[in-house]
Amino acid sequence: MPEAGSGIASVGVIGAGQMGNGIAHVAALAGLPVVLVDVKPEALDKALTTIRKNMDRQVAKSTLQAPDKDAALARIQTGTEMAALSDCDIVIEAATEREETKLSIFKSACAVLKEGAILASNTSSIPITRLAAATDRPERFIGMHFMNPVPVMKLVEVIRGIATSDDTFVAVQALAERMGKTTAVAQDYPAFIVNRILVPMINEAVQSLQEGVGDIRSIDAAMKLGANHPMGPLELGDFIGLDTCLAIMRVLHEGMGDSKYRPSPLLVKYVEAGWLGRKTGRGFYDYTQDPPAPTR
Ligand SMILES: CC(=O)CC(=O)SCCNC(=O)CCNC(=O)[C@H](O)C(C)(C)COP(=O)(O)OP(=O)(O)OC[C@H]1O[C@@H](n2cnc3c(N)ncnc32)[C@H](O)[C@@H]1OP(=O)(O)O
Ligand SMILES: NC(=O)C1=CN([C@@H]2O[C@H](COP(=O)(O)OP(=O)(O)OC[C@H]3O[C@@H](n4cnc5c(N)ncnc54)[C@H](OP(=O)(O)O)[C@@H]3O)[C@@H](O)[C@H]2O)C=CC1
Repeated sequence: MPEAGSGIASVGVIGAGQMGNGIAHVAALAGLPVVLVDVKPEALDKALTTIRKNMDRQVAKSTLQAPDKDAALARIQTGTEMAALSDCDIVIEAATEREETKLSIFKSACAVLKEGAILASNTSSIPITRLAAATDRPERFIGMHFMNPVPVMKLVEVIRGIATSDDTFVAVQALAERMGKTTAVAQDYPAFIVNRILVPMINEAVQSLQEGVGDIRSIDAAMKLGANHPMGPLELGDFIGLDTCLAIMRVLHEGMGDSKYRPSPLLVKYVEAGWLGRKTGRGFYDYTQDPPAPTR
């Protein structure tokens, strides 16, 4: 079992999507061996291509030296079987924001993890205590919530479940710092801090679009130029993934029992259409065009 604050020497990541590849990227750059696992080999290939591209970008900007990039890439192994995670001191789950998916992953991961290994979830919204209770290690289970894009964003939210031990909490905070991040501690309420505040804003932007308060360009321009946000809320929803935004709104709606968190019907419609944002090439913008064009 890792000693408090010091002992994490290897990292596993489950889910090779946009968050999983970013977490593997920053862990490898922090000098840690990384095992990245996904059910689909093609997701792993895509993740490695993305990591290489993002590290090349850092080399081009002289924030990373080419030999350090090569060494970091060499520290990343991939696999499609959970057994590949059996030596990791911590495993960070970053699979799709669906509770059943995560619970089934934890079941198969716990069967192969070392007894003392920490299990962390990068969930955007699902209560950590509930996820932890479905594992064999609630005291070594924790929320470790990175922000997108992981190599750029400085924050990691750390969320303790009711049973999370002090050793686990200290070890995970130290790991986040080793990865170059600043932590904010959030209590275990639906969607924690960042998404409790951010995602209802995105939902409200979609509702404003549905009601015709503004069109896509106006809504995004208004918030970029009028509130100094780096991306407009619809552009940001596309960037996060509209499926993830909807999943977070549903957790908030159910968990808080308050109609103010009702997902916008237009958001539901986009997700039902499979228009999930950048990752599917179409959301509120069409990314097959350069520059991306509004879809309404
Ligand atoms: C949903 C959740 O659970 C929680 C969340 O993550 S919520 C989402 C949180 N994230 C945000 O709110 C992001 C808001 N957007 C931004 O901050 C910016 O638009 C952005 C950083 C993504 C891009 O910034 P930009 O100025 O438009 O682009 P650009 O100048 O090309 O890039 C800025 C830097 O980010 C890097 N970068 C941009 N996109 C990147 C990516 N996908 N991966 C890695 N690095 C990236 C660039 O290399 C550049 O690095 P330097 O500062 O070292 O030069
Ligand atoms: N997007 C964001 O801005 C942020 C997201 N998060 C959270 O991070 C997590 C991942 O999100 P994100 O990276 O955006 O999602 P993506 O959809 O980009 O990636 C999810 C990945 O998990 C894979 N996956 C699904 N089921 C399994 C499984 N059983 N075993 C292994 N891999 C599996 C998916 O494969 P397939 O494609 O085959 O389904 C996909 O490759 C979610 O919990 C999300 O809420 C946290 C912070 C920010």
